[in-house]
Amino acid sequence: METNQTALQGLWLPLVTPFRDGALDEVSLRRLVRHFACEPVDGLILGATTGEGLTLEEAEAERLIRVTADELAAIGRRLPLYLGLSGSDTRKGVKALARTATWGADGYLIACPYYTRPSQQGLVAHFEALADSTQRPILIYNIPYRTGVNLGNEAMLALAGHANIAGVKDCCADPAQSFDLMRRKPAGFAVLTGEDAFFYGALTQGADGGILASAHVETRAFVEVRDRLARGDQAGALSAWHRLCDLPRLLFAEPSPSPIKHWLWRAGLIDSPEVRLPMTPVSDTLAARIDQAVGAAKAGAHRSPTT
Ligand SMILES: O=C(O)C1=N[C@H](C(=O)O)C[C@H](O)C1
Repeated sequence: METNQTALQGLWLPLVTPFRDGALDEVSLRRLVRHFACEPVDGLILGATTGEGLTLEEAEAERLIRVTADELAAIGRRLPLYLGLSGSDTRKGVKALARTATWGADGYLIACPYYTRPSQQGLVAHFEALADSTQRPILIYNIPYRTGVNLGNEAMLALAGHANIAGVKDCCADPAQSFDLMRRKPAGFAVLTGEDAFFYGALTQGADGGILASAHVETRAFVEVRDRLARGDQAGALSAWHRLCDLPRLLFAEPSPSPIKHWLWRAGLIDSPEVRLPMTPVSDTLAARIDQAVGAAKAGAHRSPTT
């Protein structure tokens, strides 16, 4: 087995899954993919939290990957595509990896098993079994406030030694744990933050990038923060971040991805803001705030640089 793949880095987008009248909306999906293929993103994650992966039928998830890959190929853009796969049964996870192997995903984003709260030893054995069963890289998704279990740094660093474990999407919600991991992570093991509001702070502490739902909006501004920091322009990065940091608050004011879908709908990128239950549409109050922000963004885009 080869050792760790090329390290993941940069800005990854956990793409929303457009729905219309209860079904996967392939027209909107193709439009979204064409739009983001022209943006400086480093990879796409399909069927993750933002992509409402837990509500997708297997045939829909396959279609999601295939249509996205097809659209990217049609416009000649090569972008890594990861598929969100989660569950709490190791054996079922191994079978899901086998069933999805030919779909065209370049790797997987896999959350810690939720609800059952296994030990650290159990978590390590779970991810080792998954990683042993696939040729593709796995990005661990550590998000204790959703799964009910925290993969600690000792267990994480043990898993980092596995050739197929490429990194972590870090949402551990404990800055001390995140910073300690960023300090100790081995070469080739990526730490990508999944906390939109923490993007600037994570990069300054050594994160390799972020997987940020908010980057559906103002994609280039998120990239600017990272590029400025990479060039050593800390003051410029901080002022770019200060212009941006209210956006995640707006887009996470109600359960995600409803606010993001509402924004993308109003911006004309998807044909419906539909989400699947148990997610519900945004409230009228938040819809009005988003509509106003979309209007302001459009007005800003149309203004000439001198006005
Ligand atoms: O889609 C994801 O994966 C993301 N998950 C985070 C979450 O679970 O809250 C947020 C992040 O912006 C994207």
